[in-house]
Amino acid sequence: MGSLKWYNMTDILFPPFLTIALTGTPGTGKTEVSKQLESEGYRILHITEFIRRYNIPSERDDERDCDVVDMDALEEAVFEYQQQIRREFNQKVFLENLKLEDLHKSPEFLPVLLVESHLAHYLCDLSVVLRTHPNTLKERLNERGYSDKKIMENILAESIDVVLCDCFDYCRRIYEINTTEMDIEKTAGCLKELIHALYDDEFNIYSALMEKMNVTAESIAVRTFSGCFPISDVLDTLEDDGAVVYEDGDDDVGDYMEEKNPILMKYVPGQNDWSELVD
Ligand SMILES: Nc1ncnc2c1ncn2[C@@H]1O[C@H](COP(=O)(O)OP(=O)(O)OP(=O)(O)O)[C@@H](O)[C@H]1O
Repeated sequence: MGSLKWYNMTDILFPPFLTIALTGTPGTGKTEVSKQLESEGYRILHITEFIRRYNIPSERDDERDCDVVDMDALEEAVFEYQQQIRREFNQKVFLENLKLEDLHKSPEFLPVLLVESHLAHYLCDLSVVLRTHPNTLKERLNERGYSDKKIMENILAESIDVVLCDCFDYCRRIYEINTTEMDIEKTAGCLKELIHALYDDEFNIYSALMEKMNVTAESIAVRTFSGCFPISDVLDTLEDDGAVVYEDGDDDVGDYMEEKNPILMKYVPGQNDWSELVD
Protein backbone atom coordinates (compact mmCIF):
# COMPACT_ATOMS: atom_id res chain seq x y z
CA MET A 1 0.00 0.00 0.00
CA GLY A 2 1.12 3.55 -0.62
CA SER A 3 1.68 5.71 2.44
CA LEU A 4 0.89 9.12 1.03
CA LYS A 5 -2.52 10.56 1.69
CA TRP A 6 -2.30 13.23 -0.94
CA TYR A 7 -0.52 13.36 -4.24
CA ASN A 8 -0.04 16.68 -5.99
CA MET A 9 1.10 16.72 -9.59
CA THR A 10 4.79 16.78 -8.74
CA ASP A 11 4.24 13.74 -6.56
CA ILE A 12 2.74 11.93 -9.48
CA LEU A 13 5.14 13.03 -12.19
CA PHE A 14 8.36 12.47 -10.29
CA PRO A 15 9.52 9.50 -8.29
CA PRO A 16 8.10 9.36 -4.77
CA PHE A 17 10.00 11.40 -2.19
CA LEU A 18 9.54 10.00 1.29
CA THR A 19 9.70 12.08 4.44
CA ILE A 20 10.10 9.73 7.37
CA ALA A 21 10.00 10.63 11.06
CA LEU A 22 12.62 9.10 13.34
CA THR A 23 11.03 9.54 16.74
CA GLY A 24 11.10 8.10 20.24
CA THR A 25 11.47 8.97 23.92
CA PRO A 26 14.65 10.94 24.74
CA GLY A 27 17.60 8.55 25.11
CA THR A 28 16.33 5.90 22.69
CA GLY A 29 19.12 6.82 20.25
CA LYS A 30 17.59 9.06 17.57
CA THR A 31 20.50 11.51 17.44
CA GLU A 32 23.30 8.93 17.42
CA VAL A 33 21.62 6.63 14.93
CA SER A 34 20.70 9.45 12.54
CA LYS A 35 24.27 10.82 12.71
CA GLN A 36 25.53 7.40 11.68
CA LEU A 37 23.23 7.45 8.65
CA GLU A 38 24.21 11.05 7.88
CA SER A 39 27.89 10.07 7.79
CA GLU A 40 26.97 7.55 5.11
CA GLY A 41 25.29 10.19 2.94
CA TYR A 42 21.61 9.90 3.92
CA ARG A 43 19.58 13.14 4.07
CA ILE A 44 18.74 13.98 7.68
CA LEU A 45 16.83 16.90 9.15
CA HIS A 46 17.74 17.37 12.83
CA ILE A 47 14.81 19.33 14.23
CA THR A 48 16.68 20.76 17.24
CA GLU A 49 19.30 22.33 14.94
CA PHE A 50 16.60 23.37 12.47
CA ILE A 51 14.65 25.23 15.18
CA ARG A 52 17.79 27.16 16.11
CA ARG A 53 18.90 27.88 12.54
CA TYR A 54 15.51 29.17 11.41
CA ASN A 55 14.68 30.91 14.70
CA ILE A 56 11.43 29.03 15.15
CA PRO A 57 9.71 30.66 18.15
CA SER A 58 9.79 28.68 21.39
CA GLU A 59 9.21 29.29 25.08
CA ARG A 60 11.08 27.94 28.07
CA ASP A 61 9.15 25.64 30.44
CA ASP A 62 11.26 25.85 33.62
CA GLU A 63 9.11 23.44 35.54
CA ARG A 64 9.64 20.63 33.00
CA ASP A 65 13.16 21.85 32.16
CA CYS A 66 12.57 22.02 28.42
CA ASP A 67 11.76 24.37 25.52
CA VAL A 68 8.26 24.36 24.04
CA VAL A 69 8.28 25.20 20.36
CA ASP A 70 5.51 26.83 18.32
CA MET A 71 4.39 23.71 16.41
CA ASP A 72 2.46 25.60 13.72
CA ALA A 73 5.52 27.65 12.84
CA LEU A 74 7.71 24.56 12.91
CA GLU A 75 5.34 22.58 10.70
CA GLU A 76 5.22 25.36 8.12
CA ALA A 77 9.00 25.78 8.07
CA VAL A 78 9.59 22.03 7.74
CA PHE A 79 7.05 21.82 4.93
CA GLU A 80 8.83 24.62 3.03
CA TYR A 81 12.20 22.99 3.63
CA GLN A 82 10.95 19.61 2.42
CA GLN A 83 9.50 21.19 -0.73
CA GLN A 84 12.81 22.91 -1.44
CA ILE A 85 14.82 19.70 -0.95
CA ARG A 86 12.38 17.93 -3.19
CA ARG A 87 12.62 20.52 -5.97
CA GLU A 88 16.41 20.38 -5.81
CA PHE A 89 16.28 16.63 -5.94
CA ASN A 90 13.96 16.58 -8.97
CA GLN A 91 16.23 19.01 -10.79
CA LYS A 92 19.21 16.80 -10.05
CA VAL A 93 17.36 13.77 -11.40
CA PHE A 94 16.59 15.67 -14.56
CA LEU A 95 19.88 17.50 -15.10
CA GLU A 96 22.09 14.52 -14.32
CA ASN A 97 19.81 12.23 -16.27
CA LEU A 98 19.66 9.77 -13.40
CA LYS A 99 18.02 6.42 -13.95
CA LEU A 100 15.03 6.31 -11.61
CA GLU A 101 15.34 2.61 -10.96
CA ASP A 102 18.92 3.17 -9.71
CA LEU A 103 18.10 5.91 -7.19
CA HIS A 104 17.88 3.56 -4.24
CA LYS A 105 21.41 2.28 -4.84
CA SER A 106 23.19 5.20 -3.18
CA PRO A 107 22.11 7.10 -0.04
CA GLU A 108 22.96 10.39 -1.77
CA PHE A 109 20.35 9.83 -4.48
CA LEU A 110 17.75 8.02 -2.40
CA PRO A 111 14.66 10.29 -2.40
CA VAL A 112 14.20 10.11 1.36
CA LEU A 113 14.39 12.79 4.06
CA LEU A 114 14.68 11.44 7.59
CA VAL A 115 13.33 13.90 10.17
CA GLU A 116 14.95 13.27 13.54
CA SER A 117 13.26 14.45 16.73
CA HIS A 118 10.84 13.41 19.46
CA LEU A 119 8.52 15.87 17.66
CA ALA A 120 9.06 14.38 14.19
CA HIS A 121 5.89 12.25 14.20
CA TYR A 122 3.78 15.43 14.44
CA LEU A 123 5.32 16.50 11.13
CA CYS A 124 5.32 13.31 9.02
CA ASP A 125 2.83 10.75 7.78
CA LEU A 126 5.23 7.87 8.20
CA SER A 127 7.09 7.20 11.45
CA VAL A 128 9.82 4.96 12.80
CA VAL A 129 9.78 4.83 16.60
CA LEU A 130 12.95 3.83 18.43
CA ARG A 131 12.10 1.91 21.59
CA THR A 132 14.23 1.00 24.61
CA HIS A 133 13.39 -1.07 27.66
CA PRO A 134 12.78 1.37 30.56
CA ASN A 135 15.60 -0.18 32.68
CA THR A 136 18.13 0.36 29.87
CA LEU A 137 16.72 3.80 29.18
CA LYS A 138 17.16 4.67 32.86
CA GLU A 139 20.87 3.74 32.63
CA ARG A 140 21.35 5.81 29.48
CA LEU A 141 19.64 8.88 30.95
CA ASN A 142 21.61 8.47 34.20
CA GLU A 143 24.83 8.59 32.20
CA ARG A 144 23.62 11.84 30.68
CA GLY A 145 23.28 13.34 34.14
CA TYR A 146 19.52 13.91 33.95
CA SER A 147 17.71 14.72 37.21
CA ASP A 148 15.75 11.89 38.90
CA LYS A 149 12.52 13.71 38.05
CA LYS A 150 13.37 13.93 34.37
CA ILE A 151 14.51 10.30 34.25
CA MET A 152 11.28 9.17 35.90
CA GLU A 153 9.18 11.23 33.49
CA ASN A 154 10.94 9.68 30.48
CA ILE A 155 10.97 6.06 31.59
CA LEU A 156 7.32 6.33 32.53
CA ALA A 157 6.56 7.74 29.07
CA GLU A 158 8.46 4.86 27.45
CA SER A 159 6.67 2.27 29.65
CA ILE A 160 3.22 3.44 28.65
CA ASP A 161 4.00 4.01 24.94
CA VAL A 162 3.40 7.77 24.95
CA VAL A 163 5.22 8.44 21.66
CA LEU A 164 3.72 5.38 19.99
CA CYS A 165 0.18 6.41 20.99
CA ASP A 166 0.83 9.91 19.64
CA CYS A 167 1.98 8.34 16.36
CA PHE A 168 -1.37 6.57 16.05
CA ASP A 169 -3.06 9.97 16.23
CA TYR A 170 -0.80 11.69 13.72
CA CYS A 171 0.63 9.09 11.29
CA ARG A 172 -0.70 6.67 8.75
CA ARG A 173 2.14 4.16 8.94
CA ILE A 174 4.21 3.38 12.03
CA TYR A 175 7.18 1.08 12.58
CA GLU A 176 9.09 0.30 15.75
CA ILE A 177 12.72 -0.70 16.27
CA ASN A 178 13.65 -2.09 19.66
CA THR A 179 17.17 -0.81 20.39
CA THR A 180 17.52 -2.42 23.84
CA GLU A 181 19.77 -5.30 22.81
CA MET A 182 21.49 -3.48 19.95
CA ASP A 183 24.37 -1.07 19.62
CA ILE A 184 24.13 2.07 17.52
CA GLU A 185 25.60 0.47 14.41
CA LYS A 186 23.14 -2.41 14.48
CA THR A 187 20.19 -0.08 15.07
CA ALA A 188 21.37 2.05 12.14
CA GLY A 189 21.52 -1.11 10.00
CA CYS A 190 17.91 -1.99 10.88
CA LEU A 191 16.81 1.55 10.13
CA LYS A 192 18.52 1.53 6.73
CA GLU A 193 16.88 -1.77 5.82
CA LEU A 194 13.49 -0.36 6.76
CA ILE A 195 13.99 2.92 4.86
CA HIS A 196 14.99 1.08 1.69
CA ALA A 197 12.06 -1.32 1.98
CA LEU A 198 9.64 1.60 2.42
CA TYR A 199 11.10 3.41 -0.55
CA ASP A 200 11.01 0.28 -2.75
CA ASP A 201 7.36 -0.15 -1.83
CA GLU A 202 6.51 3.43 -2.88
CA PHE A 203 8.59 3.12 -6.03
CA ASN A 204 6.82 -0.09 -7.08
CA ILE A 205 3.45 1.62 -6.74
CA TYR A 206 4.71 4.62 -8.68
CA SER A 207 6.14 2.42 -11.46
CA ALA A 208 2.92 0.43 -11.72
CA LEU A 209 0.94 3.65 -12.00
CA MET A 210 3.27 4.99 -14.68
CA GLU A 211 3.01 1.73 -16.58
CA LYS A 212 -0.74 1.87 -16.36
CA MET A 213 -0.65 5.37 -17.79
CA ASN A 214 1.61 4.02 -20.51
CA VAL A 215 4.40 6.51 -19.96
CA THR A 216 7.96 5.96 -18.83
CA ALA A 217 9.23 7.85 -15.82
CA GLU A 218 12.03 9.43 -17.88
CA SER A 219 9.71 10.79 -20.52
CA ILE A 220 7.51 12.26 -17.79
CA ALA A 221 10.49 14.09 -16.26
CA VAL A 222 11.49 15.56 -19.62
CA ARG A 223 7.95 16.55 -20.54
CA THR A 224 7.29 18.16 -17.18
CA PHE A 225 10.42 20.27 -17.29
CA SER A 226 9.67 21.40 -20.81
CA GLY A 227 6.16 22.23 -19.61
CA CYS A 228 4.31 20.13 -22.17
CA PHE A 229 3.13 17.16 -20.16
CA PRO A 230 -0.61 16.75 -20.74
CA ILE A 231 -1.78 16.97 -17.15
CA SER A 232 -5.42 16.50 -18.18
CA ASP A 233 -4.51 13.03 -19.56
CA VAL A 234 -3.06 12.03 -16.21
CA LEU A 235 -6.11 13.30 -14.35
CA ASP A 236 -8.47 11.50 -16.75
CA THR A 237 -6.59 8.25 -16.27
CA LEU A 238 -6.67 8.64 -12.50
CA GLU A 239 -10.38 9.44 -12.53
CA ASP A 240 -11.04 6.37 -14.69
CA ASP A 241 -9.18 4.46 -12.00
CA GLY A 242 -11.70 5.57 -9.37
CA ALA A 243 -9.69 8.41 -7.85
CA VAL A 244 -11.34 11.62 -6.71
CA VAL A 245 -9.68 14.47 -8.57
CA TYR A 246 -9.82 18.03 -7.28
CA GLU A 247 -8.95 20.95 -9.51
CA ASP A 248 -7.87 24.43 -8.53
CA GLY A 249 -10.83 26.47 -7.27
CA ASP A 250 -12.91 23.40 -6.45
CA ASP A 251 -15.10 24.18 -3.40
CA ASP A 252 -14.39 20.82 -1.80
CA VAL A 253 -10.68 21.43 -1.45
CA GLY A 254 -9.74 22.15 2.17
CA ASP A 255 -7.91 25.32 3.25
CA TYR A 256 -4.60 23.60 3.69
CA MET A 257 -4.68 22.00 0.30
CA GLU A 258 -5.87 25.10 -1.48
CA GLU A 259 -2.94 26.95 0.01
CA LYS A 260 -0.30 24.38 -0.69
CA ASN A 261 -1.27 22.66 -3.93
CA PRO A 262 -2.92 23.96 -7.08
CA ILE A 263 -4.25 20.60 -8.23
CA LEU A 264 -4.85 17.66 -5.98
CA MET A 265 -5.97 14.13 -6.11
CA LYS A 266 -7.48 12.53 -3.08
CA TYR A 267 -6.27 9.04 -2.34
CA VAL A 268 -8.96 7.24 -0.38
CA PRO A 269 -7.62 4.08 1.28
CA GLY A 270 -9.60 1.02 0.28
CA GLN A 271 -11.65 2.84 -2.31
CA ASN A 272 -8.81 2.98 -4.77
CA ASP A 273 -6.41 0.25 -3.79
CA TRP A 274 -3.32 0.66 -5.94
CA SER A 275 -1.56 -2.24 -4.26
CA GLU A 276 -3.29 -4.59 -6.72
CA LEU A 277 -1.30 -2.89 -9.47
CA VAL A 278 1.93 -4.22 -8.00
CA ASP A 279 2.95 -7.80 -8.81
N1 LIG B 1 21.32 1.29 20.50
C1 LIG B 1 22.03 1.83 21.47
N2 LIG B 1 22.73 1.06 22.28
C2 LIG B 1 23.42 1.59 23.28
N3 LIG B 1 23.50 2.89 23.58
C3 LIG B 1 22.84 3.70 22.80
C4 LIG B 1 22.07 3.21 21.72
N4 LIG B 1 21.53 4.25 21.14
C5 LIG B 1 21.92 5.33 21.85
N5 LIG B 1 22.70 4.99 22.82
C6 LIG B 1 23.31 5.90 23.77
O1 LIG B 1 22.24 6.47 24.49
C7 LIG B 1 22.47 7.85 24.66
C8 LIG B 1 21.30 8.66 24.10
O2 LIG B 1 21.30 8.61 22.66
P1 LIG B 1 20.78 9.82 21.81
O3 LIG B 1 21.33 11.11 22.31
O4 LIG B 1 21.04 9.46 20.39
O5 LIG B 1 19.21 9.74 22.15
P2 LIG B 1 18.05 10.65 21.58
O6 LIG B 1 16.91 9.72 21.37
O7 LIG B 1 18.52 11.42 20.40
O8 LIG B 1 17.75 11.63 22.77
P3 LIG B 1 17.18 13.15 22.68
O9 LIG B 1 15.76 13.04 22.20
O10 LIG B 1 17.26 13.64 24.10
O11 LIG B 1 18.08 13.91 21.77
C9 LIG B 1 23.80 8.19 23.98
O12 LIG B 1 24.78 8.27 24.96
C10 LIG B 1 24.03 7.01 23.08
O13 LIG B 1 25.39 6.75 22.87
